[in-house]
Amino acid sequence: MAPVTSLSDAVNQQLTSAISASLPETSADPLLRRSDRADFQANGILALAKKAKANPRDLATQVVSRITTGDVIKDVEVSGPGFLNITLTDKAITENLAARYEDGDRLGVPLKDEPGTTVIDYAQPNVAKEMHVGHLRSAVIGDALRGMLDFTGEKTIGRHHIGDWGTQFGMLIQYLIENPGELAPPDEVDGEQAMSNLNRVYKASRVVFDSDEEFKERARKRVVALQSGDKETLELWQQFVDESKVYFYSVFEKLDMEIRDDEIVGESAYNEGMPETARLLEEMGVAVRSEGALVVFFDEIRGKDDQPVPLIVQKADGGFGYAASDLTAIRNRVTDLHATTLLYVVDVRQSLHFKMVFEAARRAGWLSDGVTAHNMGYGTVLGADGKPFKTREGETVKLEDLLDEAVQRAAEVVREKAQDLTEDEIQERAAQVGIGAVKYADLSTSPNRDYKFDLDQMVSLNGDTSVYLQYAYARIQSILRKAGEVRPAARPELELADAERALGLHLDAFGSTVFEAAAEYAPHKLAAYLYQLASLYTSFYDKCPVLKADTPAQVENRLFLCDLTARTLHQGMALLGIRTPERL
Ligand SMILES: NC(=[NH2+])NCCC[C@H](N)C(=O)O
Repeated sequence: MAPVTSLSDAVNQQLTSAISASLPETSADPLLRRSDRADFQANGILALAKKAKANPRDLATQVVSRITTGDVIKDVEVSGPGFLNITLTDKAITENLAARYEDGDRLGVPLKDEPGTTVIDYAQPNVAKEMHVGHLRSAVIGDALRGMLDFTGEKTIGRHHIGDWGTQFGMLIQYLIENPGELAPPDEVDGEQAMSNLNRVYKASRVVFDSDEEFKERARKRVVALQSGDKETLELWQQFVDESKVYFYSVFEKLDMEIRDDEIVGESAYNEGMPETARLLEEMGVAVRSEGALVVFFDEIRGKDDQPVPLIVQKADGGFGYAASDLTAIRNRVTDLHATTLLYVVDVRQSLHFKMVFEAARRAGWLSDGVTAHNMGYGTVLGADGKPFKTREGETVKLEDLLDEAVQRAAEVVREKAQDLTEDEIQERAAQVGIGAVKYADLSTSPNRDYKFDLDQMVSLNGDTSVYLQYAYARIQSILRKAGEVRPAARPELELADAERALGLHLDAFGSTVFEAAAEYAPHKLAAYLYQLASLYTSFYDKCPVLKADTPAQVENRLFLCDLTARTLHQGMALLGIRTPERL
């Protein structure tokens, strides 16, 4: 099936050529917007007339005279000081939607002309540590961005830069050597057991480490053994990684998110390349020795208190850290993965780190003009009280507990709505509703803002929630079931009611919305679009009887509008990583 030219693009093209015919040598943006007065309004002529020192109403009249009305544009008129009001033919609207309807999951949306490769760094928890709400945001936002980018035709490669290296492993491994059997083999535990074992080992080893000087010394030596690649040490390190992965996977599964094993490429994966990174930076003079350490200085980048902060590539003791691993990862992602965009979905508190890493990489020539690097720093998750999300005891909230609670709340909503479901069905739907609610609450706020984790609000049926969207979808499915033998079919010969036009024109804007949201890394724009779609559907449904419409043709056409709305909701939600159950 062929991609569909959107109605707004078609109108835009006509206007643009009419404007350049009237005002040669101007490149014109007609500034086309949806409007309540007509289908579209073009506001661009005022500014153009001003530039050309022409009378805006005269110019507008000239432009209008050059527009062919008929198939697509029914009517165009000058209004106010020089605006254009444009009305489309009913036929053009319905035919456009029919073509989308024919195009399956793509809904007529074209692919990018020149797709690039985006390496997206997201969902990066740390080994032997509990995941927290910050990791939730990275996973949810990253997954949604990836869904949207893929849909535009961009090639995406995921990188889960998990924290799997550092001096704390000396302590952990040494403890395990002295207390063998404390960690069960990874293939014998589920996610919950894995994390509780890891927690226990972490706490116990910390206690010994803090109280026993000799153990501390043995742990320090163990770090050296790990760094020099000692076989036994590495095997135990691997056990910590594998045990943690069992836990990560269980959380990602709960989150209804697919994470590929070959895309879990943690900090340690770059160990081998780090000495080379340091050598190159020093050779090029990008990094210099300072008190034994290898550092990059920046005049233009300032930290807190406006003090310049250096980026430490190699510590004085020879050790490499977080920055060296990220710099080496950039080389890998650009050279080996051929990335044209490096996208990092990481807490805004690390934005200074990335600023410095990107600038150092630019100076080294690893980030050339053809490659963009961007940290989509997201804000903090707050509790209902507006303070950073903590338990009443002041501890970080366990991600799993939070997800479980969301699903439990969702079960209450589902149970209340549909009395005829079995307990299994309730649980299945509750998972889709509860997890969807958590994701949607996150995605519907602009990512750089903090947001409140408020379960009551998240699972509410009223307002801008995923449940509201899922409910709209399920209601449409129920109408389609009730229609029985009568199939949805586009009827371009029919006149459209206002609510039908409004819904239709919004459906036409799905593709441009996804492209914009993907290009701006703004999943909330897609969420807002979907919310508006559900609202427009609701007013259509209130005003236009579907199964009881006047004529059989109208019933078919309205069923068709219902079905296209459902498919668009389904696809849009899927891009955000949210399910749309057939019944609620
Ligand atoms: N390439 C990166 N540095 N990615 C972000 C890693 C996030 C880190 N593991 C954390 O939990 O804070």
